[in-house]
Amino acid sequence: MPDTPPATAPLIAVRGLGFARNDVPVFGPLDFSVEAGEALLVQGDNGAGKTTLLRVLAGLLDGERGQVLVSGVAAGPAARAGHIGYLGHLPGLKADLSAIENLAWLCGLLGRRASIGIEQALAIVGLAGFEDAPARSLSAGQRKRLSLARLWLSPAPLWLLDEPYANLDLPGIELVNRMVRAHLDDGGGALVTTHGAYAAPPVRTRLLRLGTAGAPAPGA
Ligand SMILES: Nc1ncnc2c1ncn2[C@@H]1O[C@H](COP(=O)(O)OP(=O)(O)OP(=O)(O)O)[C@@H](O)[C@H]1O
Repeated sequence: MPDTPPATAPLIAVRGLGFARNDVPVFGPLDFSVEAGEALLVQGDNGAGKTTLLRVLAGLLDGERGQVLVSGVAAGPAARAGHIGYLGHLPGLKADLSAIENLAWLCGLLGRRASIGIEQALAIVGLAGFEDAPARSLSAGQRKRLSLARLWLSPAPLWLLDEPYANLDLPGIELVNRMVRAHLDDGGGALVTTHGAYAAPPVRTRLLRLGTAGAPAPGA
């Protein structure tokens, strides 16, 4: 019988997912899923493994244990790349390229939604007028906004957002919240790391708490 995923399969589900460095566990084993239309808040103290978890899911770190299913189908790191839009600490921009050139380059690499243009995305994140500015000349918050434009252009249904509010002013925080809400309304999902010090996006959320060294926190 063909291995047909159920129509309601979560965007991503992990079973016994773990990661270790030099045999020292960083997190896991973890079991969780993210449905279309919801966000999973990944909380934990400094060093708990939040960034590592997102980087493993994004396929940026080798050596994961356990199973990752994308829309009900087991998917290794390479197979899930096109399904995931990743917003990390490092913006992944080329310093000498302009804002527009960076987005064109990233869209060429990672694909783009047909319904939106690059200049439109720049305007949405508040960077109209900075189209030709080299990334190196942008402030940390403006670079974050440029990365948000890239995310907005991404066709990927699952967003992995590592401390998306960092470096942003209040309008930037509201921009992230609007983007996440629109993405979820459109059938997407998101994992969002936070220390709990920032407001969470005002969307349907579930909580995953990571303890120190990745162990589940007491009472989680
Ligand atoms: N490149 C690396 N090489 C070795 N160890 C690392 C590396 N990156 C992170 N670690 C270690 O892995 C553990 C988890 O780090 P991680 O960055 O995932 O935590 P975090 O929960 O995102 O922390 P923070 O809230 O400070 O951003 C920490 O003990 C950290 O020291």
